[in-house]
Amino acid sequence: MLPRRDHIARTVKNNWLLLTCLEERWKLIKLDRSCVQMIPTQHNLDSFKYMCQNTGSAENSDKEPINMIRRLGGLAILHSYIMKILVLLLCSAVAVTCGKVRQGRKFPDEFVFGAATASYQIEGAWNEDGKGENIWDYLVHNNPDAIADRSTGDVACDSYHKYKRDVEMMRELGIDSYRFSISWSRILPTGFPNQINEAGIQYYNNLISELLKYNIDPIITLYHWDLPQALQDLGGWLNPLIVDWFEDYVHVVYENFSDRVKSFITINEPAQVCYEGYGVATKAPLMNVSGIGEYVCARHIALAHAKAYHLYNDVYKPQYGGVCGYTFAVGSTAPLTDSEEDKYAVELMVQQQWAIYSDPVFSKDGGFPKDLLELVAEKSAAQGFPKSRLIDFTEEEKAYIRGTSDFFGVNHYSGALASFSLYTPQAVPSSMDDIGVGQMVPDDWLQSASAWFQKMPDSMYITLKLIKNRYGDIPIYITENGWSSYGGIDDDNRVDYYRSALEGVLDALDDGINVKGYYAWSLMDNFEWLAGYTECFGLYQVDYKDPERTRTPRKSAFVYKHIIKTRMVDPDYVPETTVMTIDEGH
Ligand SMILES: C[C@H]1O[C@@H](Oc2ccc([N+](=O)[O-])cc2)[C@H](O)[C@@H](O)[C@H]1O
Repeated sequence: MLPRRDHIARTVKNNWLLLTCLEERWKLIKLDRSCVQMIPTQHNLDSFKYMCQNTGSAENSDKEPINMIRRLGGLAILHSYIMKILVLLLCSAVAVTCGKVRQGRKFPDEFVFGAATASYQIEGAWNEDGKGENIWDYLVHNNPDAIADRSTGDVACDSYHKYKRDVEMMRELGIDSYRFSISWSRILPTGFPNQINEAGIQYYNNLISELLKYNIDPIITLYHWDLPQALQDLGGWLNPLIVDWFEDYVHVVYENFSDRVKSFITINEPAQVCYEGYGVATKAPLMNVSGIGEYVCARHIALAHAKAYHLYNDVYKPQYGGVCGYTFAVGSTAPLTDSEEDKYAVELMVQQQWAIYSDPVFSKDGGFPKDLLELVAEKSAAQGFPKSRLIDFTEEEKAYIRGTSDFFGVNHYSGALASFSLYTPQAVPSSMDDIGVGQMVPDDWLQSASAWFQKMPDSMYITLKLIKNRYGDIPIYITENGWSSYGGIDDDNRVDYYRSALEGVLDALDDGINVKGYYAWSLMDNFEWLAGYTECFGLYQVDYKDPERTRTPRKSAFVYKHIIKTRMVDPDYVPETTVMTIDEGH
């Protein structure tokens, strides 16, 4: 018999190690998998339980730790001081052993370490050398109050001129790969290929050459939110023709760069494009067509992605090799309580937040998530819409979209606890109203500089597990992960965040989850969308007051470099210098 559930609360209060030993099925997994990787607290219990219930491997085959835990559980219940001491000694021995195992864990040789940026956030040169206007240029110039500090990306980090320094920073860090995005309107000023801006093509050629010169593998994001304004004037992602416009654009990119670039990501975070751009209006083009716009966009973006994938797969892959994938923002949603309702609330939240975009590509049957389809259809009918606001793909479209990604790209930052009981009235119609779920974040999750971002314990591991549980054994790249601060060089919270996240990746690797690489967000501070320059995500600090945009490495840069070099996460490593150098071979 396993220890009773009511031991959890008592032992949490008394001793986390004892709790680890006493916990039920999922806790056995923790011990077996990586000893005491996931240290339980009262606030993350629900996440742990959720993980357990989703693993399907809760009945651990390793009898030894189970027996040990049962014995310890029994001893604790006796409340004998002697027994307690024995238990503590035993558990300490386990912890020491486990500690050794943890510290000894290494990332595989082929695991890719990188850093990521995006064109509008770093390039600047917004109207130089023939670049056309995009929706972020338009937004910051026409609606300055929408940006927290009324700033713009007109100059940003000036990477258009300072890309050699950027590559030098990558060499200092020792990263294997750099993820950057192409500015659509820099190479196609009108959005269409009737006019190709050779200066724009040259800029990316220069950057790619500089990367390759130092054996840094380029990975191109084809679309990171900076749609040409001329296409937005025609409806942007709400116009079904965007599927062809996108294909025409990526054709130019593939044609110019795929001889040297072997990895492409079609779209960065479709949810942020659709839900935030056309639903709740928190990203350009700030169009609030809640409950309708995001669903229209969701159809078009899946088809556009699939078309871009097919073009690469059919024409360029046979010639050059390489891979083409799709990146999603995935938060680690866990149930507020253990109830079946809250577990279902999590599933609906997952469907609304990211599976609506990823299921069409990665699920067995393709198409939008079934529950969401039903809920939107019911709500639409009740609201007097003659048809559902979310129309599933035809069978032909489903087949066209399904399987169109060589990997699952995940941008992960944080998470929340979900419940129907937390639902608060939303706009009607809206996708949040459609699912009727709300979420909360416990007070003791560390708050970052970004309102939306708190440090959820073990969120990286939970997220990777969510993806594996949903889609099976697919290759996963963590295409963004990082912490936001208000600035400063001694960024201890960022250091802690990176270490925890990368420990989570090691946990996932131990579990057999197929994680292939990790890209820190971000190489340097940059223009953080509506937050302007008020939030800093960089391994390098950028001095925006300095016309040179001097970049200075933060403590986290030294720690990340050490992780890459040793391929291990050493919690005790303290950088001895503040001067960055380039190691031999970089
Ligand atoms: C900081 C980076 O955020 C990325 O986008 C998001 C936005 C929101 C969430 N979320 O979980 O709520 C995750 C990722 C974006 O791709 C990048 O450009 C940065 O801004």
